[in-house]
Amino acid sequence: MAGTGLFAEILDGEHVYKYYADGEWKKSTSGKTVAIINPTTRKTQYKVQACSQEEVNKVMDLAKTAQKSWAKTPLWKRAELLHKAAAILKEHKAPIAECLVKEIAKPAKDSVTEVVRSGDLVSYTAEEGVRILGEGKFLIPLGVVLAIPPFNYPVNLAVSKIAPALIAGNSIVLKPPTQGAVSCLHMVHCFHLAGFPKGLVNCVTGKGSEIGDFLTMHPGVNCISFTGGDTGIAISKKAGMIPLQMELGGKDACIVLEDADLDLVAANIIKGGFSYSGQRCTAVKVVLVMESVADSLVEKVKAKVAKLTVGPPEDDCDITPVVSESSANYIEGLVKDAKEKGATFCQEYKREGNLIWPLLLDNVRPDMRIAWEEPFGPVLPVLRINSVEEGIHHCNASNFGLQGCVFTKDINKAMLISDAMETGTVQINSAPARGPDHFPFQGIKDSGIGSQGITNSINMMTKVKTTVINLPTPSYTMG
Ligand SMILES: NC(=O)c1ccc[n+]([C@@H]2O[C@H](COP(=O)([O-])OP(=O)(O)OC[C@H]3O[C@@H](n4cnc5c(N)ncnc54)[C@H](O)[C@@H]3O)[C@@H](O)[C@H]2O)c1
Repeated sequence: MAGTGLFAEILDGEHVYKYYADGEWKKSTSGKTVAIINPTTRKTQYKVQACSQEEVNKVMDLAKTAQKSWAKTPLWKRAELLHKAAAILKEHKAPIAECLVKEIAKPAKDSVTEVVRSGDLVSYTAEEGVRILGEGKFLIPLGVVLAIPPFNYPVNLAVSKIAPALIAGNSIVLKPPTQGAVSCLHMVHCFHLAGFPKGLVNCVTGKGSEIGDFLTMHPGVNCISFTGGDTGIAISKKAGMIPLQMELGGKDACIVLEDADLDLVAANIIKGGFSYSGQRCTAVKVVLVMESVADSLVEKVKAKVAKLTVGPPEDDCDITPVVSESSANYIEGLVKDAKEKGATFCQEYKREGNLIWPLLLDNVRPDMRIAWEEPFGPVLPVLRINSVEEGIHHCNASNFGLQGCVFTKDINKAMLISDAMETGTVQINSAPARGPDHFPFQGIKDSGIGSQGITNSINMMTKVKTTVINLPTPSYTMG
């Protein structure tokens, strides 16, 4: 169970969790806590420390000192500790998954998968790091990496920043999302148990809106790796002269041509649009289908939507409550706007608390907000198009450019459409997806800066350093 056994040390009283700095679990001197609301019960499930700015300053100093000696730690030793952390993480998947269920209402099975996949990612990063950093290039670490993951994959998107930073010789200050903070604290404890040096891995908690700017503008930070929504755009404008890795929102389009295998498309729309209730950056967020096959596709998707189970994450339902009341209200606003402007509702709109029943909206037009905005919920708009160009135009008119997908049996057409789509990745005949973890993953426009993926993150968190010995007499010259 969360906060018990090996994890008892991270608790401060019932359901109140400590923060982690200098290799120790601590209570904030602010005396304040931040409540974490269970999206299903809408009651306070846990509390975390509201760290003060002085505490953040201290953490930055400690992280800087610890990083200096970590950079001199042999690569094999860094990898060994990461493998150890990965094993502990996987061994203790159950209590961490339990936190994911309670904090972000992720279905129970998917929660376990997130933790296991995270352990695998840490090991993979250790392996890849030994290869990349062992090539003999003059690569040095950046220093202190500030890692800020979003609520929807708090553990996975934290380790996808922590592991590359550590293998490359950096230290870490993690600022977890509020919903997902306790899952992250349990994950950090696995790194603690693995025996990383004091001050190397730190986790400060508090409201993003309160300590966020202080952290991202802190002079002690040498790199920011952020995943989330528009907050990332604001951060990139405020941050100083440091490398930024920004993985932000998306409005992934699914373009369906006349010759597509409609059963395959329908299955991918369901998986891509509705898994984790649509709360995935790479969820299918708009379907652009050729008018001649639209009726048939909508019928097939409708039939599959009817089979989705709706309920609590503990029961492993397909559709679970969205993360917060404000998120549910936002989704409802998009639905109402579409209703007023004449979209066809394939199901009746239904909501109880944060739980929203899956909804397919047909005949959506470009004047509706849902055609452009990211609902981050189980509501999917269908726009009927009369030409491929119209589909590409809609995709490219978006301010987002994360991923997209195209369904057709004509590979030549698919490649041309992929080339024309202004997105970081295009999937042909499959829904968008971040994984596998070694794949490069990037968004353009408002969807991001830089590229993630194990290799890309390691490279991004290092820098080339050149030292030139100038001899009194030239030995040889290259240019
Ligand atoms: N491209 C990707 O890889 C990817 C992956 C997952 C989610 N996302 C996106 O994330 C969004 C959903 O996640 P979210 O609601 O957690 O996003 P969010 O932007 O609201 O929050 C992300 C993180 O930023 C923190 N934060 C808030 N204010 C801050 C500030 N002023 N300074 C520093 N940090 C601050 C939050 O506490 C959280 O940890 C969606 O838009 C989704 O598309 C993108």
